[in-house]
Amino acid sequence: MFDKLVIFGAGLIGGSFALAIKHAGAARSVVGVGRSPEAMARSLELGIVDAVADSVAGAMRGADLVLIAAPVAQTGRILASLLPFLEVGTVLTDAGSTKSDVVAAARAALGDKVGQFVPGHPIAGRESNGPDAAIVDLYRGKKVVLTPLAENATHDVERVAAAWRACGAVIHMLTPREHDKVFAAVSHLPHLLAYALVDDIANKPHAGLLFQYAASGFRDFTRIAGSSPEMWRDISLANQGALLEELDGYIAQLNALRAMLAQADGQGIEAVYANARHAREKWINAIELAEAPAPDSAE
Ligand SMILES: NC(=O)C1=CN([C@@H]2O[C@H](COP(=O)(O)OP(=O)(O)OC[C@H]3O[C@@H](n4cnc5c(N)ncnc54)[C@H](O)[C@@H]3O)[C@@H](O)[C@H]2O)C=CC1
Ligand SMILES: O=C(O)C(=O)Cc1ccc(O)cc1
Repeated sequence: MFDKLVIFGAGLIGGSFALAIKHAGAARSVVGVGRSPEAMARSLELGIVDAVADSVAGAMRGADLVLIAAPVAQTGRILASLLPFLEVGTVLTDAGSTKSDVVAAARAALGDKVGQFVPGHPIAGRESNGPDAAIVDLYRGKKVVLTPLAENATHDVERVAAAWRACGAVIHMLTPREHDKVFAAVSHLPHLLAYALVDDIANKPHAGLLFQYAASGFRDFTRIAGSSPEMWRDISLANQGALLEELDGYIAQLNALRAMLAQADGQGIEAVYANARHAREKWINAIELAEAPAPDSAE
């Protein structure tokens, strides 16, 4: 499918994409471009990339598909660095968790070549990062949201979609604005809350005692606070407006619950908890289980 795939940022997301594409036999060679020489050496050692580029010019020569999988604030500078070497037939895409900022950065960096950039976001990941966290089946049965631009050629959007399908993913389409509103609510806010709770506890004078007795509920609730602080700083700032709106809504919910607690309003508290449990069960049955990964046909 692709002769040469280039990955800027071969960590968890870029590395898993490279492994899955290779596993599907969909790329002849994968070349990595990175910020950290150690991470690049490691991704070569792990067989994620076949070669580490010694220049952006060399990486871009004859590239069919370029995936940018670095923290979202890096997108503009990466696109600006590759623009002088961008060939007509190369399709660019990204894996960033936010889309309006990425699209704005792409327009600013690429100008009239922005049509070659098809924005994307795999809805799959984990709290560990770096090349050692990359796994071949990260995207199997998972969604990838594409937020195509009016300037994109249909066949370029289809090439990006086909690459993700080769990794086992299911393609969805949203506008960048819709995307950022949705993920502010169900991804960016939960990460902010998890970081806030662990930070709050860590700063208490008796933190040691608290952590000693924290059990699996605390572990589940805070798993995502083990994620990369740089990546989540960038996401929080990139989606500032939508995230502030969701945060305000959540603060209002907390205040309502606080008032019920202060008034010992057991009925009110139970109604909130019961509604939440019901909604969560419905979500798991209707969406999570219905989209359970299909068996790997290549195995
Ligand atoms: N971690 C997750 O669960 C998910 C992350 N994403 C998005 O994917 C992107 C990558 O995230 P991860 O793979 O988790 O991070 P990661 O930390 O595992 O990998 C990012 C890699 O990018 C490299 N990098 C940083 N700046 C660079 C630059 N200017 N040029 C080239 N390489 C550069 C880093 O050295 C690192 O190896 C982020 O934009 C994130 O928002 C999307 C879906 C899920
Ligand atoms: O660790 C988890 O469960 C995640 O929530 C992974 C994740 C992180 C960022 C994304 O943009 C999409 C998925």
